[in-house]
Amino acid sequence: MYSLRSGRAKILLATSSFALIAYLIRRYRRYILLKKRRTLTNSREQTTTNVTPLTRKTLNKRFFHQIRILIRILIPRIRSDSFLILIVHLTTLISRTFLSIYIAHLDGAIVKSLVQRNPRNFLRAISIFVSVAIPASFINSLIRFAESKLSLAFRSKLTRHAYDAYFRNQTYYRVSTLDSRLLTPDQNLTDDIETFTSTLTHLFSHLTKPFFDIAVISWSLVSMVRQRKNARGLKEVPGMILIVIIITFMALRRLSPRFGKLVSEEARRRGILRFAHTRVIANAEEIAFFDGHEVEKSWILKLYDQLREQTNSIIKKKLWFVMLEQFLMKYFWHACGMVTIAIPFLTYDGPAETDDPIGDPLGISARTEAFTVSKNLLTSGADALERIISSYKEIAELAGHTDRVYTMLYVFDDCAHSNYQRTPIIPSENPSECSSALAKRKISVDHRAKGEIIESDEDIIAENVPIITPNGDIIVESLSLKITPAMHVLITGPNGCGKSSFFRIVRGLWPIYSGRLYRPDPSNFFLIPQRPYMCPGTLRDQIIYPHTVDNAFVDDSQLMEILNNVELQYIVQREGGLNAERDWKDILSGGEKQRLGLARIFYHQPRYALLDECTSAVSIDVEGKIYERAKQLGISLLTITHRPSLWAYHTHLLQFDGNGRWTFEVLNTEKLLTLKDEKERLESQLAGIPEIQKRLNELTQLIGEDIITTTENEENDD
Ligand SMILES: Nc1ncnc2c1ncn2[C@@H]1O[C@H](COP(=O)(O)OP(=O)(O)OP(=O)(O)O)[C@@H](O)[C@H]1O
Repeated sequence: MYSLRSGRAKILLATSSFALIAYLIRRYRRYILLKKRRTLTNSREQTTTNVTPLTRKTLNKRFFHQIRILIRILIPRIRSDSFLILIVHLTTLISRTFLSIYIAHLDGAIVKSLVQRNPRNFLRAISIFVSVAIPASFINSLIRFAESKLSLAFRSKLTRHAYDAYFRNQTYYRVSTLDSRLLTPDQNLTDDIETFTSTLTHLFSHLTKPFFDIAVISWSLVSMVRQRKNARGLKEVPGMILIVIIITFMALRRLSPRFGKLVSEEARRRGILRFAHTRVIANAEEIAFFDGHEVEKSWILKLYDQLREQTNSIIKKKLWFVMLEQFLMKYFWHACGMVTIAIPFLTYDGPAETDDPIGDPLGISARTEAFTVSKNLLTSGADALERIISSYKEIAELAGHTDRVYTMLYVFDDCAHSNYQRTPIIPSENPSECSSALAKRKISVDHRAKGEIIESDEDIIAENVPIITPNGDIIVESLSLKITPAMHVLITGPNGCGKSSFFRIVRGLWPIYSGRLYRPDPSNFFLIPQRPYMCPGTLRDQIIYPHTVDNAFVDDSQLMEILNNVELQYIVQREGGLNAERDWKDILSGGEKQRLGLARIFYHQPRYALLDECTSAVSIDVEGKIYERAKQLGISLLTITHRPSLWAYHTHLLQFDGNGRWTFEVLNTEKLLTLKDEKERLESQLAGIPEIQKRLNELTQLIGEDIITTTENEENDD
């Protein structure tokens, strides 16, 4: 029996050891895998963003600097509404502290009356307790109300400030096109601001009240202790309490995970996931045509997994940290608190307190009352302290949110002042893989653009202006030309040679790195792209964009005439008038959208219309009518097109050759058309040569002659 038992025990031991080893090996492999993945993610992060990550070291200095700047935005003046709400909130928090102390004393009085078996005192204390409960409940509710109001006031202030910065100096364009520090500005502007303000206000009430509580409770406890003149060991109590608090704080601080960095990373991953969803919605039709849902789904799931991994890691880290917090601040403190209360009771060596109406010679009721009051006060004090210490975690989280909001405002400001940071894209070794064969030379885009933009009366004059992409690829080394309002310029060249980039430079969207550009005020330009933007709103809003009904300067009959110019008057009847609101992006065809886009130049009548392949889906007869009408109105046309049908409407030709060279000359349409005809004829003849050669080979074989000999003979004959 014994040997059987020992045999079983051995098997059990071996099995459990084996299971333990297997488990440990699995954990270790998982750890190595996670570590590898994390290193990969970190290196990827370093290449996608230049914003310094939050570290434990930089937390304090950096956090205080950032929060100071943000608070100045939240509370700009003493007389601002947010400051007023803050004062109301503070008042409610202070009132709540005093009420807590009063209730602790009331609790003591109730217990005392019970020990004394005094029904009159008991009833009196209970009725006071119930009547105090009404204002106490109101104040509790008011605290939450004031906190929400404060959070909303802060959010509104910060949102307005951020929108001002975002919509100033085309920052919304620069942030996403010329700079790569903010991956998801939409999330920064919505979620991040909301989370930051709510965390900040929550932390404010979470911290302010405990500080008051501790101050007032300590004062109450000290005055209670002072009454017990005959108790020994009381002098050591404050020191003991302080040591306990310091030990707890140090332990928690040392063992706390980096919550700030963790939540900041979580928010970043959430933003990327949301961005992926937005992309699917925006390109739903193309994805559906390609049946590309599997690729999109796996991409989105991959992003979701990255977010889940981060959230999971935070949850796991919180498990151990909260356990430690609970142990130290619930149980360890409770024990220390009981020791503190016990000291004056156990060391009391004065006469028995006989102030008792029922003649208790030992003063038990008075001692019970004192015990209840001090226990209540100590519990409230411990709660307050627990809240302060545990808010270390929340402060770290707040630091993460603060960093995101601050970085957003910082990057907005930088972009508004033309300071960009962009992760350089390393060109491929294989030239065929290059996005553009023209991008042979690169410049560093981090340095300031030194070119000058000078406002002219009406001409566009470029003097040695290079065309450089936001990645720093030099498309054209130096461009010099003069365009006057009397000219109509046709712009041609192969794909990616810099035609649209020329418009971006002229309109001031891309910086000029050297040279000089004279051009009239930007209001003299109006760009119509290949896919015109359809804004939300009515049909009228589409035509007058970016004006609104309030500053529109034409009446309905003029608007109808504009629609007539682009052959779109039927849309008014079809959709139910100029004030019909539709999702114009979806209900109009490609050609209709282009014509509606072109209607805008007849409304605004700019000096220069920048037309970027904007008639590619418009029929040739309507296109001709639109061009004729625009020229009649004195609008100078700068057209990018591959359509020869448009040549006739232009006077000059700007041609990029795709290798960084360009020519600007008077356009002789007739000569160009003749040359084009000849080119096409030669091309079609050349296209036939392989067929002729093939037939010749067949004939040679049929006749049995040697093709090389024949060719050589032919050459000799010549
Ligand atoms: N936002 C951007 N960031 C970086 N590079 C860009 C950006 N926009 C365009 N480029 C690059 O600049 C080069 C010129 O682009 P551009 O749009 O001017 O070409 P294009 O001549 O108008 O071509 P297409 O006829 O195909 O419209 C291309 O190589 C393109 O990849």
